[in-house]
Amino acid sequence: MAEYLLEASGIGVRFGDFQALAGISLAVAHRSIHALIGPNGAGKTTLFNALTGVRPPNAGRIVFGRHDITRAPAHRRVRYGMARSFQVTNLYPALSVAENVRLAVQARHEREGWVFWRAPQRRDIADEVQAILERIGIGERAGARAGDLSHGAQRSLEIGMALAGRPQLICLDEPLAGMGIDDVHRTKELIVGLRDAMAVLLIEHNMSVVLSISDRITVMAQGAKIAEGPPERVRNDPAVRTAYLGSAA
Ligand SMILES: Nc1ncnc2c1ncn2[C@@H]1O[C@H](COP(=O)(O)OP(=O)(O)OP(=O)(O)O)[C@@H](O)[C@H]1O
Repeated sequence: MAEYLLEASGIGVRFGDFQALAGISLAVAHRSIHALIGPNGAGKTTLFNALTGVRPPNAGRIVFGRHDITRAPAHRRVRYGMARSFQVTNLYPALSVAENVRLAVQARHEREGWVFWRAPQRRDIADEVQAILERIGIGERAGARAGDLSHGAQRSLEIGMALAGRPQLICLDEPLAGMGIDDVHRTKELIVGLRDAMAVLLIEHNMSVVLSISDRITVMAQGAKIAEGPPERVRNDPAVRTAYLGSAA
């Protein structure tokens, strides 16, 4: 098995005359938590969009597992094992929590191709849905309308829907944004637990959580990578301090 699950090299993205990403490279190891941090406007979301196929890059190459996915549409990346949970909620609010997860589980079965002699039984799907709900800590809310869940529980449900695709890599865009302290703690534990089965790439502004859970951190500023390494190295990097102080000023 190659050391890295995802390898992006020389990624460039332009918006007209504006160079939002200037040849950035990123490698995410299997079963690791890799955080992408940087001041507002650094290009984190733009890089996420390039990696997940929302907006393919103008330059560079992205390899995921054995596949060159640089120009692959988003749905093919999903089939290869990449999942993304969006900053904007992406749920069916009028459906129940369990129904939301069931739709995501069924979508995976459809992608895998249903064949009649191994078509999943209703029971199998129900068991899988329940297992996901328990993993994300909202098993007791299975029958509730998704729209009635707290903000934190909705974010967990989004992660659950991404898990239904059985990804090898899950990309989380600010999973802790807008959460209270209890939800932050629960979601942090959930993310740490994901590493048993997959790699996690996350954009997150909550620095104490990022420093405590990440195996590796990539720091971006103005479309470029300014530092990278384990938390203790990044924390003490002078360029990182300058970038954050500069943006605060
Ligand atoms: N569609 C677009 N058209 C033009 N410029 C864009 C577009 N999307 C992003 N940008 C610009 O690209 C730069 C990087 O934006 P991006 O959203 O990737 O930053 P970010 O690091 O995710 O910031 P934040 O932490 O605030 O979410 C910004 O200067 C932004 O204004």
